Parts: sequence; C-alpha cells; structure tokens
Amino acid sequence: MKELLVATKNEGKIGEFRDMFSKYNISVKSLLDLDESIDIEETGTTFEENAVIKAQTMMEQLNIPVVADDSGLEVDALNGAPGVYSARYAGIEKDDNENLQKLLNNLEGIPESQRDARFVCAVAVARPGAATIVKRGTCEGSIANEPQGSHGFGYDPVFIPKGASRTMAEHTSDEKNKISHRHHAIKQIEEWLKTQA
Ligand SMILES: O=c1[nH]c(=O)c2ncn([C@@H]3O[C@H](COP(=O)(O)OP(=O)(O)OP(=O)(O)O)[C@@H](O)[C@H]3O)c2[nH]1
Ligand SMILES: [Mg+2]
Repeated sequence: MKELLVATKNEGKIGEFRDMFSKYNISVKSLLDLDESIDIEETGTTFEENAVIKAQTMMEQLNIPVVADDSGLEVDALNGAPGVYSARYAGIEKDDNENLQKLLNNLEGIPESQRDARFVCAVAVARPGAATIVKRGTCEGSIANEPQGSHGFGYDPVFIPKGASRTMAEHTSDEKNKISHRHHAIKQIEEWLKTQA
C-alpha cells in the first residue's frame, strides 16, 4: 500500500481522506504524523490558492507529491461568508462550536427559503517536477435553525444537503463520503490517484 502526505492538521479531514483513499489502496499521512508545529499561512483569497499554497509548501520541503485541501462553507444570505475564512470565522483560535454559533446568530430571523449554502472543497496535488493539479468539488444545501447530529466536523450539524431531511452530522461517514464537496473534489483527481497506488 502506497502512502501519501495530506498537508492538513484537521482531524475531520484526515479521517475522510483515509476512508476515501483506501479504495485506491493509498494510506494517508498528515502533518500531525510529521510535525504538529508546522504552520502554513493561508494567504490566498480563494480555496484553490490556499490549497495550492499548502500542497506546494510541503512538496518543496520534502520533494515528494503532496495533497492538500482547502475548504469551507458559502452562505448566500451572507454574500458567501464565511467562505475561505470558515475555520477562523469566530476568531483566530479554531473552534467549530463557536463558528457554528456565530453562523446561526448571523442568520437569525432569516427564513428557510433564504438559507441556501454550499460546502466547497479545493484539492491540490503538488508534484516534484510536474504541474500542480487543483480541482473543486461542491455540495449544495441549506442551513438549519439549530445543530443536529454528532458525526463529521465543523458546520456539519447545521448543514442540510439538498434533497435530504437531516443534517450532514446525522449522516454516517460512509453516507457523507458519497455526497460531500470533498468526495466530488477527490473524484476529479482519481486518475492521478490510480497512478500512485
Ligand atoms: O462541517 C463541515 N464539514 C466539512 O466537510 C468541512 N470542510 C471544511 N469545513 C469548514 O471549513 C474549514 C476549513 O478550513 P481549512 O481548509 O483551512 O482547514 P483547517 O484550517 O481546518 O485545516 P488545514 O487543512 O488547513 O490544516 C473547517 O475548519 C470547517 O470549519 C467543513 N465543515
Ligand atoms: Mg486551515
């Protein structure tokens, strides 16, 4: 089984990459296995820019292929916020619960019909001596009035995927991994993943 580095410290993402890469016979190493003190500044203004920054920074240090994910939630009624700032919406310290509470507060009084949102994920593959690949996947849905469910991470307890009647956090990990923004982005790097196994 081949091992790939995913340049993330987010445990929720790491679990999902592990599950989704296993079908390609690829095991996942993350920054948590490498050196927890690594801190890559996300200076981009788009998901794609930040994913490329994270993947290329580690590829240049280690001279191996590196995958990275930059993702977040876009809410139409908030003009696309929190967007690329999803991880630090409620402050620099990452706190999923505070982020989610701030989101609900900002949407207070906004009716169901105007709570459309989408999860976005850009996945980048930086390769020594070859062009960087970057692909985007999305998952459309809407924001619930209150958190429900305990699976997943981040905003999953308040995100209802389009056509579903439960939040993403009420979906099992297998269910989420079939419909998520991350799934749709990874699907687009499938040909490259198959060359790695
Ligand atoms: O409910 C969610 N389900 C998801 O599937 C999901 N994917 C992303 N997000 C949110 O967007 C931020 C990413 O920001 P982000 O890409 O900078 O990641 P991060 O800072 O957490 O880790 P790293 O990969 O940068 O190390 C995360 O923290 C979450 O708040 C999600 N929320
Ligand atoms: Mg980050």
